[in-house]
Amino acid sequence: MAEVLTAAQMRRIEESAIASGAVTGATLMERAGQGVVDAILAHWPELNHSEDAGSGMAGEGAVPTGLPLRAVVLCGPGNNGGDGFVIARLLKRKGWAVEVFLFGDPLRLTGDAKLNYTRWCALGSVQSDLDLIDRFADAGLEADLFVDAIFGTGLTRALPDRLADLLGKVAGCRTVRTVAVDIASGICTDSGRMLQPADPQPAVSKASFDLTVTFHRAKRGHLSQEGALASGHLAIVDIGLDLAHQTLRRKLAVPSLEDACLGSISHWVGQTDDANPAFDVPLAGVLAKDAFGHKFRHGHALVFSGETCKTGAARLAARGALRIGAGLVTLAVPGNALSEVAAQVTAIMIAPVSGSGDALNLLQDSRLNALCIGPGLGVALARSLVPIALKQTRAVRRSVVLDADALTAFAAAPDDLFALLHSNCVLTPHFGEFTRLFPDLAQKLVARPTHGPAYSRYDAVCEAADRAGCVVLLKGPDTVIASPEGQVSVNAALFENQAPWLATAGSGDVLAGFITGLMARGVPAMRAAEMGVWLHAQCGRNLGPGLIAEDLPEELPHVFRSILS
Ligand SMILES: NC(=O)C1=CN([C@@H]2O[C@H](COP(=O)(O)OP(=O)(O)OC[C@H]3O[C@@H](n4cnc5c(N)ncnc54)[C@H](O)[C@@H]3O)[C@@H](O)[C@H]2O)[C@@H](O)CC1
Ligand SMILES: [K+]
Repeated sequence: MAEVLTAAQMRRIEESAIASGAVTGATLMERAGQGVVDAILAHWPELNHSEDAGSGMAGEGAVPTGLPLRAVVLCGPGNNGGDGFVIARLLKRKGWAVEVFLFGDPLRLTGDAKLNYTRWCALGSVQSDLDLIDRFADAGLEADLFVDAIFGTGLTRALPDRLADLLGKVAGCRTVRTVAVDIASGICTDSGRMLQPADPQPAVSKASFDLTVTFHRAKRGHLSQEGALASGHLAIVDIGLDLAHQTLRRKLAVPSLEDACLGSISHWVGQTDDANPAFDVPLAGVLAKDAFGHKFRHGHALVFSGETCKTGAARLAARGALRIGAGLVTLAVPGNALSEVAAQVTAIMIAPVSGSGDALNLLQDSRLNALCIGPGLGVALARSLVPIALKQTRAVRRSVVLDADALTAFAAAPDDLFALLHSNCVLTPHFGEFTRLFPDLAQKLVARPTHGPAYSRYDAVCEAADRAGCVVLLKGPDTVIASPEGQVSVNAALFENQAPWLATAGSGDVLAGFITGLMARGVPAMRAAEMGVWLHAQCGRNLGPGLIAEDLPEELPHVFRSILS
């Protein structure tokens, strides 16, 4: 899985590369600017022919009018602005007409940003912020390209109102191609939250860029919250920091007091980078079944069903567990729901369970190696079953997925649940369920983010996993998964990976079943959660509009075939 960094981790990598003497800050800035220009031309090939292509509308391609292409670059006061001056120079060298604006005082520029400001000034003018707003609103909307180089990883507080308004206006305008350098200005790199002023009238920018070009690795904020919406297509360019990165990785593996504040490196589920495959437990290996294996070698999942008329969720989960490869799946069904369930399932087996005694007896069977408790179970049934199942399985650390009612059942006493959990358990809350179990963490997540780094979904899920002592998966378009050991991953079902059709009744039940099935196959809890959520999103993407939850397990064979081929 590709690594995802925080601003502090990125800064540390950059500093150690510079300190080692391998590279200067100016060279890194030049590579960053060049990388952005290359990414722009790769994303919009019609902009490659500046000599014979003129101003045209985004989406329609360039119109060959003989006029030079026109860019507006809005620079900020720090190194993000410095990248902007490099980009302006490189575009100008390609024959573009480039207008540069500076939000800030040129006399206060320092270091590499000042160097590149000076180099740009030899080629063209810089509009100062006094006349920026009105001039730019007109200029930007007519340009072929708008470059946001105002703030990057150094953003610590909200954008001034007028700047936020301006960015919202430009990025919302479909007639100009918009690119954000490193990250959309206003977005906190670590949380993806749009930083807001402390006063009650927030300057919320609706800026959503066509393209964001970041350096070396994706940052947490590109894949979560408003940052995921603002980023558009994310391009990651290499600026030669791999050696310094390896040093950081080694340091974090044996953290000293000095490095502890950098935290662990998080991962982007299903993405590869230079150093990492899509999954460190190879998915193809999990999906392929041993030619001489029999069903009992592929695990036996047990899913607890609710009472009559409430059995659909458990049946969806069971179907998901079976399709994902569990050798056998049994539904534990209350007496009043037996005929209802029996009429609906075929390959899935049924075990009548009409009270705690039956449940305890069933759970004696050690071949049942993964349990799914919660979908459609009903809060009362869940409150009695969860302690039975967890106490009975605690000694052997049997894999358990707790979802829906199994989480809600402990809203009044979350600590009672946490006392029962162990490292082979996975909790799969949506935000409402998360709020019931971790109200203080949810409160921090919804509080107005006025300063960076703002409290993030990564922070919240890590704290939750630590408190619960098991894997926690917080569902959403940006699903975050964390283990009690501090590993954290994100599955961003956004932009080219978006699967909004998953927001449908029963979809979460199928996800719980997928994770249970993978754990029945012997996949460790954290990996099962990562793989399950990624496969779920792949099924959603394949199916597209019209998707209903029943379709999701049935789509798995197609997804598997494309992975295995
Ligand atoms: N870290 C790296 O490895 C590299 C960084 N580069 C660029 O450098 C950027 C980081 O540069 P900086 O650390 O200078 O930070 P920024 O350029 O993001 O911000 C500049 C400064 O603006 C001030 N500021 C923050 N929020 C503000 C607000 N709301 N209103 C007014 N002022 C505010 C802060 O003092 C901050 O240090 C990256 O995003 C990237 O674009 C690249 O040049 C190359 C490599
Ligand atoms: K930016």
